[in-house]
Amino acid sequence: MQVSNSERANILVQALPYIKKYAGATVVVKYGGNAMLDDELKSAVMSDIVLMQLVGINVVLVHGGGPEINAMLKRIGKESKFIGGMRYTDEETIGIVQQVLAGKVNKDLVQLLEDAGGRAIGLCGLDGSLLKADRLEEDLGFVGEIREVNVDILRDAAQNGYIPIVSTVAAGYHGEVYNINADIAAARIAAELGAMKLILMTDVCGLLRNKDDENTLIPVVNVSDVRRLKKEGVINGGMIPKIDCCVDAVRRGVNRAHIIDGRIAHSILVELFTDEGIGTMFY
Ligand SMILES: Nc1ncnc2c1ncn2[C@@H]1O[C@H](COP(=O)(O)OP(=O)(O)O)[C@@H](O)[C@H]1O
Ligand SMILES: CC(=O)N[C@@H](CCC(=O)OP(=O)(O)O)C(=O)O
Repeated sequence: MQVSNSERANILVQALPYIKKYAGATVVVKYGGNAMLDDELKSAVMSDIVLMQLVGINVVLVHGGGPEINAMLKRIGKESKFIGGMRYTDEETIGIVQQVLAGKVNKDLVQLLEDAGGRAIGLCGLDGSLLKADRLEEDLGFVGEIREVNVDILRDAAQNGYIPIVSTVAAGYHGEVYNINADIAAARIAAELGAMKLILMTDVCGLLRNKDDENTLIPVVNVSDVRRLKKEGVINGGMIPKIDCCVDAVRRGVNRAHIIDGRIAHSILVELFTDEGIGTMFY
């Protein structure tokens, strides 16, 4: 596709009011799913994050890694079990989750962001007690419910020019470690930081009325309509925690929450800096 000079200029001009609007604001990006398995897409996401920082946005990157955990469990001959989009996490599994998320995935992303010209610091919920959790009421083994978020660490990092990259294992109150769904953790962190936006990147184009038909994208959702959508059976699997936490974030004061397609290169930039946006927006 050929783009003329005036079209190019238009795109930049269109971005200007957004650049002004977001300067100094906090945006929490959750990165996960298949978009994190493709190297080219990974680099595109990293350069978007660097660009966000350069225009004065305080970015916090929260990452998932479900597919990587599944792969490691498979390697040791253990099957992954999900209930309502959450991993049943026994004692052996929480060890693997910590290794994979806080070890491999987190540090790989730190290195990638550094290589893209950003300054990154990798943290998990145990570092500086960033995330404190209790066992979730519904018994899913070592799956936790966040009780406290120590946002000072994130603010200090941002103030010193670092982009925090957060993996979502949390500290219990009695020495135990909990597995937290990364969407849920991102939403809580966004709320506690008073973020302007929460962006969840995933492997579909957004919330679909029919999950097998990408032509049925629901572009805008009022959070008070979610209960009805759930009743209609529109939302299932990994979409359940995603939607719940968009609602939760908005109810806790985050202006907008978005589910966007991580399979499209630079979808974050399209969401942030164009009038049309992309994916599903919750308000
Ligand atoms: N109504 C829906 N619209 C979009 N996706 C849906 C819907 N219902 C279920 N899903 C499923 O949810 C998945 C996204 O959740 P998940 O796999 O947990 O993503 P991630 O790994 O990015 O957190 C989609 O790939 C899709 O299969
Ligand atoms: C409790 C729970 O389900 N935790 C998730 C944490 C990682 C995650 O959320 O990764 P994605 O965003 O890539 O799915 C898990 O164990 O898979």
